[in-house]
Amino acid sequence: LIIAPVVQPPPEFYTLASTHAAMSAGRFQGQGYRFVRRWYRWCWNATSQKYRSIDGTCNNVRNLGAAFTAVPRLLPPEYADGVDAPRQFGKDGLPLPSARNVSLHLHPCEAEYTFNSLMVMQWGQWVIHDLSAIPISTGPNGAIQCCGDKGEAPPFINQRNCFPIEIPTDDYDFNFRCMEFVRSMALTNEFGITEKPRTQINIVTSFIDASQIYGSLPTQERNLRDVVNNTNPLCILKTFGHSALPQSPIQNCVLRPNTSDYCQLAGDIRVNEQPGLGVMHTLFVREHNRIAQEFSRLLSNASEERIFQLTRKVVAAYQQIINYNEYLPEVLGRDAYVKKLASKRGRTAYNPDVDPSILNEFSTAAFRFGHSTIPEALSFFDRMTKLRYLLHRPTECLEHYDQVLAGLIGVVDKPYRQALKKVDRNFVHEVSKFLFEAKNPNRTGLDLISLNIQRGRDHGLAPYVKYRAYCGLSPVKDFNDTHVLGPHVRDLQKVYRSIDDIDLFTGLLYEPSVGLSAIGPTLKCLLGIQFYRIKYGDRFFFDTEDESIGFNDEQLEALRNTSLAKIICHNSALKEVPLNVFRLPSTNNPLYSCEQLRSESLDFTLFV
Ligand code: HEM
Ligand SMILES: [Ca+2]
Repeated sequence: LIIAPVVQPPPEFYTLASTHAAMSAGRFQGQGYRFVRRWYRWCWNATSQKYRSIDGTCNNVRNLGAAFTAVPRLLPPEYADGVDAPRQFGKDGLPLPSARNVSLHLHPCEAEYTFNSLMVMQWGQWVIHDLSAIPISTGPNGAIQCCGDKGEAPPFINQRNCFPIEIPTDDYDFNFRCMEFVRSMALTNEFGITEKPRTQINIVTSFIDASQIYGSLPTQERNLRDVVNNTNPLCILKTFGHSALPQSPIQNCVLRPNTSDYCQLAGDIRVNEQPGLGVMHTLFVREHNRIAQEFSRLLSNASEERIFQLTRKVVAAYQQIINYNEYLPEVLGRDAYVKKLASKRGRTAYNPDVDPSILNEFSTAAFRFGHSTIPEALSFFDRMTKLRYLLHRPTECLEHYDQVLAGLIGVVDKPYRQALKKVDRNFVHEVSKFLFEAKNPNRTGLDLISLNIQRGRDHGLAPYVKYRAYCGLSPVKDFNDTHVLGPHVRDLQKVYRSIDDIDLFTGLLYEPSVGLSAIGPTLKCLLGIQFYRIKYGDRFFFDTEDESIGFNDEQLEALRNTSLAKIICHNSALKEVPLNVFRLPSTNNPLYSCEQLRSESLDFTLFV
């Protein structure tokens, strides 16, 4: 696409100039990179596209939902100065409680469990990495440091890039008073001046299009494909020793220097964060290569490119089918709305007026609900290992692929079989005290809950009560309103001075679950809106009415017959799995032999 001169087009025409810099290291840390708002031309060639573009451009004719675009909002931001400074004052004009205070006093770790498997947690993280990655600011030398060298709060904080978290003096979990927090990168104009109001950027495609497998930039996709003579990309994705993820040229992910650990390469740079996530990446790279080989056999005269795109289309369809038909019903419940949102029959009518972009509220608060389901440990057949020892240690995934996979779906002996934690205000200490502890020189960790709350304030997200109102739900009366905010509502008063100050993330997790769902009503409303938008606003949704870019009826039926259980059987050494891998095995969800499930494989001849 050609970048047109920036004039003053209406905001929905805006899209960003893409860059590679922000992808290069760590948590999207480039070298003083700036995102400048530019205006892409209207997408004239949309109707001639047969396959999705890698960066999501031209899916929507205004390029909404493409990678490197501005993150829109449901409600206007509430920055302290109206345009840029983080939300940091309460209704009474006094400072809000520190994010760490909220975490420490309002998010304990009293776990209750469900009958779901850990796969619900894992799929959540897997799918969000398809949808959203919001980069943080960088300085001329790369990473920015906001706290002093000894973990002390600096005397002056420049809030353009920094918003460190104050650790209260009575907080004995940390022996320092300042938790690192760099603000999310802001869109700037051509002169480097931050746009007002401050706007964040999503560097991956908003669609469920398997961008965490194939990348969100053409250069990324090229690096992930096997090549002949350094030039011709094949239909196969690169692997290490046939079935593991390839090695990344950048080896900065490892927390355990001087070991055999190596950083894995995938379409999303967060792949090395924990072994369960690495296992999902490995699973789908194996599935891609399995399907590509079948297509190559059947279509011996077809080009490598055609086979690659056909395979990518099938793998992306799998992501949508599993997400809408298997995962979402477990989280949202099985009511009429969720049944309609699922795509078990019929076709989806694309609506170009639906904006498929990932919403700020969704990625910065709502979909982080999954952090409450993170377990204390992962199981490896005959042992449990605490999460703090598994973060950023990719070899755990490489060497224990089948074990970790079996643990995620509960196909391990009883003592090691784990149920999913309930979605509620509780979090394990592994993420609220010990997050990435080994990366920190004085071996003290971060607190993911504080980061989530601070991130919401960084982005100027309006407080919880406004979203409750947006969703048309009854208002919260006061700090005794157990009906709206559950049995622990009174605790909120220990930290917040007004119900109008409650941060969105915290409010969503205090609401008791509704009906058959695992979550509260405002959270359900926000997730429902987002998953509606990325279904009806995706021109390439797998069961689109437009057969020229989708599938015919026979192909659709075959695709819908697939399940995550079958994909696991095809690509692992597991012998038995339950049909619904999002629930623990039980008499209602008995084990089936993988041999049998493999025999129900996709009929590839339908696609050629
Ligand atoms: C062991 C598992 C996980 C770890 C260690 C982890 C860690 C993190 C970290 C460190 C961040 C960045 C926080 C910030 O500075 O703002 C983050 C972002 C996020 N996480 Fe997780 N996470 C995990 C699992 C999950 C799960 C299960 C979900 C949802 C079901 C989830 C949803 C999100 C979302 C939506 C974001 C924001 C992404 C963006 O737009 O940039 N995470 N996570
Ligand atoms: Ca995507």
